[in-house]
Amino acid sequence: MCSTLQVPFGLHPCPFPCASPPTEPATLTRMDGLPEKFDVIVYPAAELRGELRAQPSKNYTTRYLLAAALAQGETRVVGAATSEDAGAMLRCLRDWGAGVALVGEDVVIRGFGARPSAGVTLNPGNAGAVARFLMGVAALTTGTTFVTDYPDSLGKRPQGDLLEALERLGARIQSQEGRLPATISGPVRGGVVEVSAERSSQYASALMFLAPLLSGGLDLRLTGDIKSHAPLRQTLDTLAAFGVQASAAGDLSRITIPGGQAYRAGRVTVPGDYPGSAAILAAAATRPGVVRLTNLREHDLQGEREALAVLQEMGADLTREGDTVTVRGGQPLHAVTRDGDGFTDAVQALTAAAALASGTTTWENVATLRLKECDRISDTRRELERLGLTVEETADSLTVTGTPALAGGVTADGHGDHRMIMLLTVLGLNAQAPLRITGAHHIRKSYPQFFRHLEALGARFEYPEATRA
Ligand SMILES: O=C(O)C1=C[C@@H](OP(=O)(O)O)[C@@H](O)[C@H](O)C1
Ligand SMILES: C=C(OP(=O)(O)O)C(=O)O
Repeated sequence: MCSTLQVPFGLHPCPFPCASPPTEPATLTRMDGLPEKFDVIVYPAAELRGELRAQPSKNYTTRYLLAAALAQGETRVVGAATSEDAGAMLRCLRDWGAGVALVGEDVVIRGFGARPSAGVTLNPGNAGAVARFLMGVAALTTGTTFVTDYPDSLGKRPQGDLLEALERLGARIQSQEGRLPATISGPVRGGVVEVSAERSSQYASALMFLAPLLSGGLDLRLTGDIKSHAPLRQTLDTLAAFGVQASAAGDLSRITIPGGQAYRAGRVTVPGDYPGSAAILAAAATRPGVVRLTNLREHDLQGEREALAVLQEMGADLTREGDTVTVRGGQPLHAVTRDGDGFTDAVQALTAAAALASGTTTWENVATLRLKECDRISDTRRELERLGLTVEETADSLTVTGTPALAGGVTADGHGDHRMIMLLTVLGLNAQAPLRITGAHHIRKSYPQFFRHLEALGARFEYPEATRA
């Protein structure tokens, strides 16, 4: 059985201990057939045409895998993402003692319940949500250390708000001034605790995953100007899918999760991914042709679903029939002004559409974009200016004036950020001369098939050796 299953994450493939497990590859096995590290040269696309199935959701995959590990017994996560972030979660859960088996496109997890192993060092790669969710759960252990092999990206992202909340609950913490590496030791008590939700919703989500396994539960008070409501609702949705009771105020300022509960093992199916699909839809809207994207649930809690409405407001011919979205591209687009916090992971994709629209688009209330894989406000301004666009930024907004003719013919910096790479790729497809993007392999963080999907629609790329790590 071991030899017949695919091992996309370099993990043990067979459902639970084999007599002689195969040697694990140290690195992620790539399924996109592309070099380990590459730049991409994006050629102008005359049109984009065809049908794609939206890839599995990153945010639901990470949540379902974690909840499955926190259950006792076996859970089948149907159609899990194969991105680096999904792989990072699987690796960490396995290192904490979960059984992990890849069966076709599904992952079968044998959970450790409330008892992840103590004294383990976890490396969540560059995955913010994975790191934070696991840091919350680490309070169940007598010591877990978190490191990252992305010191310039995840290593710079702030963890202090979560670490301070855990400390208030009784955890002992060592960190580099609120950044990784960090060691977290429980036990913690339950009860009322404040956590800031101003910089990231992931801190509160982390405590939500921990809460049901504490005898006293948690009464979370979310402080500050709460950002990214949608992922918090996805966490509530996940808890419900695993039989965990929780209640929340309408504005999410208070979330109460009784203690002494158990996650219920079972079977969950990962829906399609809106943030990644937003980039495909932006590409489709800006080029002639007809693109159909299936597997996009109409009633879904991913905030980036709103990207469809934003593209429509910009003038895109975009229609939905059930789970299938059709874009008839090449319509003239015009600028909008929107609060971007509700669709934070689609702002980059929509910025590509804005750069090609008439007028000046502003995304307001997007300060959290500065705290992602790169500074998605200043770094985006720099890259767009390099392409000849007029861009302005404030502490919490990004303003882009569109151009009818993008010259291209330059090398842009992908900043090691998958969403920046998506943005630049959409621009490259629309430029007059090819555009090179450095470090394009970082697309694998959330959307390993991104270039292959666009190729299936008629786009053309070259993948020279990377000039950026
Ligand atoms: O909870 C999650 O899975 C996520 C929450 C969001 O982050 P913030 O809450 O930091 O905005 C989002 O940007 C990230 O990609 C995934
Ligand atoms: C910011 C992102 O992810 P994370 O915070 O999980 O690293 C993202 O997917 O755009």
